[in-house]
Amino acid sequence: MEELKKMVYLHGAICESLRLYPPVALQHKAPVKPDILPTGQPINANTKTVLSFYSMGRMESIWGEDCLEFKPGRWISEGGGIKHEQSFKFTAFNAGPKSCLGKELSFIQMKIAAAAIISRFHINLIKGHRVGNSTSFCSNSD
Ligand code: HEM
Repeated sequence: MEELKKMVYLHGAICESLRLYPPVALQHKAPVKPDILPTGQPINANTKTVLSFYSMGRMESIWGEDCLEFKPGRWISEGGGIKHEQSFKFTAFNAGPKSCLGKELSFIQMKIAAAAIISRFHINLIKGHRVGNSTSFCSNSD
């Protein structure tokens, strides 16, 4: 566990992967009674609001001009430690009372899996191979 905490760059690489390719790409919520959204927009009971975590992870207004670039360094503080972003900005695990209960555990699992693979195999990119995701709403050609 202590070793995992020192893997700052790997932490950044995982956060970048989750920012650009969130496993839960879309989410929806509906109020049980009429409510008002933070924008001031009234919303009726049982009206679904769709949240696109996929889009939010790629918005220039949220992540800056380099929002489409894979940059693990954006998660590293000036002092070389992990830079934490608030969950309403980094939404892969959602935010607020219904956010993911397994967030911390999932980081431990992902770091263990990555460390086990990286320490045992030499990994090379196949030239020209495009890495993409495949979900219900976007294709591999992304
Ligand atoms: C990369 C890995 C993971 C991602 C991206 C992820 C993402 C999410 C998201 C977006 C939600 C919110 C769903 C909603 O708004 O209704 C959620 C909920 C939840 N997650 Fe995860 N999750 C991950 C791993 C895990 C793991 C490993 C566990 C358990 C060990 C876990 C347990 C839960 C539970 C229990 C909830 C429901 C929380 C509630 O409804 O109050 N997740 N997760």
